[in-house]
Amino acid sequence: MLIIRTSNLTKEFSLKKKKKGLRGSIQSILKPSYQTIKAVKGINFQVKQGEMLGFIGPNGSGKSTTIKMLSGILTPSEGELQVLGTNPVTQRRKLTRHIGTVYGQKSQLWYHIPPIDTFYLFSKIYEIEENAFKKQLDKLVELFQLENILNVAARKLSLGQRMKCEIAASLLHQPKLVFLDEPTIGLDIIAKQQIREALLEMNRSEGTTVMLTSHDVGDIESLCDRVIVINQGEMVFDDHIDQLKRRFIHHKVVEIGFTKPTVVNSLPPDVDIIYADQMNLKLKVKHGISQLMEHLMVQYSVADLNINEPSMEEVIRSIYQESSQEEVKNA
Ligand SMILES: Nc1ncnc2c1ncn2[C@@H]1O[C@H](COP(=O)(O)OP(=O)(O)OP(=O)(O)O)[C@@H](O)[C@H]1O
Repeated sequence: MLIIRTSNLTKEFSLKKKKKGLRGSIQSILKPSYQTIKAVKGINFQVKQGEMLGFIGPNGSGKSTTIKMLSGILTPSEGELQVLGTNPVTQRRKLTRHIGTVYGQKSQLWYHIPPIDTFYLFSKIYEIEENAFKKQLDKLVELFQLENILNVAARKLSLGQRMKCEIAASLLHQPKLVFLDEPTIGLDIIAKQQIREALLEMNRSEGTTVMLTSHDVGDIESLCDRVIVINQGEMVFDDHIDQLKRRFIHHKVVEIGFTKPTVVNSLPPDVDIIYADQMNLKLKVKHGISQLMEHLMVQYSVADLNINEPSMEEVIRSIYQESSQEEVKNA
């Protein structure tokens, strides 16, 4: 079953050009001129029920704008979209009952009251039947380990505690689809891990579909099978996470340990040194791994040799670097 379907989804923003100085400011008021920003440029994708989709890209690439269109907050400039069988623009109220949204930078908890009170308020807003609410609340309290913080005013919670409550709040009405925009930003590794495990469990037990944007590679690797990469408003990748490495990375990482202090002074072409000390060498190798191994074995006294795929972090860094170089070229 398809949960999200977009066709040529486009969003343009019109921004008032601001001229410099006092005269410029007055001119901008009297005779404003505008520039158009194409934040999302005709993207097409579909999401099936139960998928956990990573939606990634550099800053300003159009992730939040896309999510805001999918959740009915922004109206597309062009194109079509359907979320849970509804049109988010014209049927926003209906859609809201079945989606959850979390924006890492924006809180939906009432600042001065404890999360439990916010949860009860949400149960009224979403008109959740009392027994169903209590059952779901118990489940979420256990999953996100909220027992000790339910009655503490939101303003007194740590960032990690608050974020766990934010996500729990978004799941109270058992939404079929959850949009998570940077849910682990600024959290320590323990809080991140708890959130990831709880989300996986919600996906397993309730089939909740998740669309996640995150700059944290660990989130993407541990939660998502499929990844969409968006760059300057365009989709540049949509496939299984393993394919991401194949498509964007064209090298291997070779780590060598020596039996005695060694200075390496000659290496084949297409080999770059990532790290070197007297006992260890780490290399980035584009081609000719077997020639390199032969060269090292003959020339040096090698104790240990490992050939690794680059980390997902490196993959994403290389995609983002590529995009910022293009930006400079296009400027
Ligand atoms: N309300 C708005 N008015 C004008 N321009 C906007 C508006 N919202 C977003 N933009 C522009 O649209 C582009 C895409 O922004 P968006 O917030 O979707 O990016 P993002 O991928 O979510 O970035 P980040 O990772 O930094 O959150 C940017 O150039 C941004 O400046």
